[in-house]
Amino acid sequence: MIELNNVAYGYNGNTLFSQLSLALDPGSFHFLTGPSGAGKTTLLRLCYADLRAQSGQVSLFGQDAATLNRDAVAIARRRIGVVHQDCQFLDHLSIAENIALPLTVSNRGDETMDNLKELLSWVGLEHQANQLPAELSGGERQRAALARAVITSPDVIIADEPTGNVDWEMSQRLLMLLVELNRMGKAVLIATHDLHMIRSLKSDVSARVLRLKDQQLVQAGADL
Ligand SMILES: Nc1ncnc2c1ncn2[C@@H]1O[C@H](COP(=O)(O)OP(=O)(O)OP(=O)(O)O)[C@@H](O)[C@H]1O
Repeated sequence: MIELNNVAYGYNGNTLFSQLSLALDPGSFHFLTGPSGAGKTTLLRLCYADLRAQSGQVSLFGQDAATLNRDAVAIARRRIGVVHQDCQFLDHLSIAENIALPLTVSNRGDETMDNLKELLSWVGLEHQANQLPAELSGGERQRAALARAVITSPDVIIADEPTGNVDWEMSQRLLMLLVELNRMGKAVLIATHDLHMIRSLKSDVSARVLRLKDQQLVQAGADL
């Protein structure tokens, strides 16, 4: 569904990686690890066409991302649920409205109520639905960001440190939501530093663990 072939990217002349390839196929589950600053967020942004590859090719659902105009990218992005590291909510909308926004903007508002109730309960935010983002804790905002990313039942879910601010029990609960979606055939890509969390999931899902380091993307070893 999303494929990177020999992709290079860097900032201000500093190469972060080159010749990087990755395929997010239906039903695949990938963890992306690596030191801070290695380029994990950058790699995720390339996957959802928030950045354009400086060389190589990114393909979104069979189309070369470099040839897509803004509207076509927006259409492709509707099939991708993204959990940003900094959550990115609209401050003047309630948490429930923020979570439902991807449905509202794709004219699927009629699906909202059922999905919303179920998701709010899954992420434990039933009682915060009408609060503004600024009134929530960091962990609560992160839970809401995950709910917003999956409310449209997207084909691909890309999450940047989705459990960084939540306690262990809640992080397991959020991850099980992603495992369930993966079992339904969704491709999941999670960037995380949390090796403990990766280990905990290994028996529930057949995941590839990739490590980005020294400009290379390699399969993580048994030392994980
Ligand atoms: N817009 C930008 N302009 C210039 N440099 C940038 C920009 N975005 C990221 N960088 C740099 O690129 C490098 C990789 O950043 P990135 O956020 O992709 O790393 P990361 O592996 O996700 O880090 P972390 O684990 O700390 O979140 C960092 O050195 C960062 O400072």
